[in-house]
Amino acid sequence: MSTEHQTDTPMVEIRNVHKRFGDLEVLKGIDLTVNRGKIVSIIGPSGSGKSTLLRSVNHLEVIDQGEILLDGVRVNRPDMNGLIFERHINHIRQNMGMVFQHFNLFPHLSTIDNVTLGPRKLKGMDKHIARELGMELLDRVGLAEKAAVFPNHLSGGQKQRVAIARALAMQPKVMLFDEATSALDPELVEEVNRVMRGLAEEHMTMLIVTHEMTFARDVSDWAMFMDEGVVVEECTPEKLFSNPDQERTCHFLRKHLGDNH
Ligand SMILES: Nc1ncnc2c1ncn2[C@@H]1O[C@H](COP(=O)(O)OP(=O)(O)OP(=O)(O)O)[C@@H](O)[C@H]1O
Repeated sequence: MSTEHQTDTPMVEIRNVHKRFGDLEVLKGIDLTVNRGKIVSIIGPSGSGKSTLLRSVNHLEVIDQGEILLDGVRVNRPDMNGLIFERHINHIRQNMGMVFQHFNLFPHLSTIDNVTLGPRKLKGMDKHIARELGMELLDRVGLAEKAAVFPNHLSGGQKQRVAIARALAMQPKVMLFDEATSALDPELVEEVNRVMRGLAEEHMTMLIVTHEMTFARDVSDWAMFMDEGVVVEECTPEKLFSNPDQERTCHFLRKHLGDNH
């Protein structure tokens, strides 16, 4: 790892993480550290375990072995159960904003209500303060004028920007993006990437799973290439994209660089 990467404080630490689905071992001992304010991209072929890893970070997948820490606090706690664990994981999740490929907005709620629901229900934020915060965030993603609109009247790119605003409304310590632009028409990708770039400029800590190689190269401080559940290579994106050490990485990048751009 680069010196700069190491000297920062870890925000997300993934240590020797294993995960299997039945006979299929999807994660075979993954280690990764995302330092505060850094952007790390996870790239790799389909089925290599990228989404499973990201989902494990906020315990949407339960890992079999290893540990994951958020800002020094252990996420997986096999020693806890029932209500105690539920409270623990809810607290952890409040500090992680997750953006999925398929938006997952509540169709029966307006844009502003989608954004303010979390702070109101989970953090007990006053309705007016939540609305103020929600409007500020909608403005930040360029959608203030859509506050009263329902999700089915928004384009895919707009829905994804609302999803980002909704995640930010919890004022998370880290944002997790799982192929946030994969479901979008090509002409809508840039508006979402622009919002993500804005977050990067504000030093939001981000862990990004993406198939967009150019975006990963441009926005990340660190890039990790995964294949078949193992980390093949991790380094600065400049190094990974210009001079990958591994044949598997080379082959993948040759195939994908230049795609969809
Ligand atoms: N809930 C599940 N049950 C069983 N198998 C699963 C489950 N989730 C994922 N898998 C399998 O685990 C492997 C890794 O899946 P994962 O979605 O993590 O890969 P990925 O690298 O994100 O792929 P893609 O780029 O296509 O999204 C795949 O073989 C997938 O079929």
